[in-house]
Amino acid sequence: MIVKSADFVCSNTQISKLPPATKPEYAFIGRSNVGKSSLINMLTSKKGLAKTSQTPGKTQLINHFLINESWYIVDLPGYGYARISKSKKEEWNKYIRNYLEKRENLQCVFILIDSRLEPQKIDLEFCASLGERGIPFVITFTKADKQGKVKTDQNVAKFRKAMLAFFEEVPQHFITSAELQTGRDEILNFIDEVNQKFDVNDVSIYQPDQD
Ligand SMILES: Nc1nc2c(ncn2[C@@H]2O[C@H](COP(=O)(O)OP(=O)(O)OP(=O)(O)O)[C@@H](O)[C@H]2O)c(=O)[nH]1
Ligand SMILES: [Mg+2]
Repeated sequence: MIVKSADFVCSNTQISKLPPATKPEYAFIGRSNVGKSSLINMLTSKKGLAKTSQTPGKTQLINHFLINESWYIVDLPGYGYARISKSKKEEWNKYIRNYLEKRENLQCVFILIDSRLEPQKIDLEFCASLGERGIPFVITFTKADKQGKVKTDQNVAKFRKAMLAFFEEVPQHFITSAELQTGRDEILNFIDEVNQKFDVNDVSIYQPDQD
């Protein structure tokens, strides 16, 4: 797929104010600082589209970007960031959970995992929680340029093995680097394929009951 346009649409904390659920949508989530916003900029070839930072906790809202005027990318705040207050954390968790469970046009969640790390409990639990809710997701390993291929492959294998505790079949994965554009074509092709199957008539437009 060629990305011809990528435009910021809106930032929200309320599901009732999201754009109409009439186009396929893909959400990017993962621990703070894992590289969600950088990956979105890499996929769209638009530096600065999603705001990035060396300091964790940069993205704090549900951010919608419209790609090729036909599908949405959503940049979400990171989970597991220690330096925010408990009440703020609960507030974030609530609306992110609400969004993931109720967004009817959400086709797939990209769960981002830092390829430099051994499997982390918080990531495995997050994958399991989406699995339990029947929310489709794929795994995306980030920052692959930060170490050699052997180390990346080892960590990927370890994560997939750890997932077998929760899943009979481990979901599809991508290995990426925002620096080197690794994984760009694979992810865009995947999205393109899923987009082809999207039928707006299958989406019963979400009627907000509460935020
Ligand atoms: N070397 C390298 N650095 C990366 C890569 N992806 C992200 N980074 C760096 O990691 C830091 C965090 O990136 P962000 O894209 O802001 O991370 P995020 O997951 O959106 O963070 P929050 O919004 O705070 O949750 C930045 O300093 C990026 O430059 C990558 O593929 N390679
Ligand atoms: Mg971010």
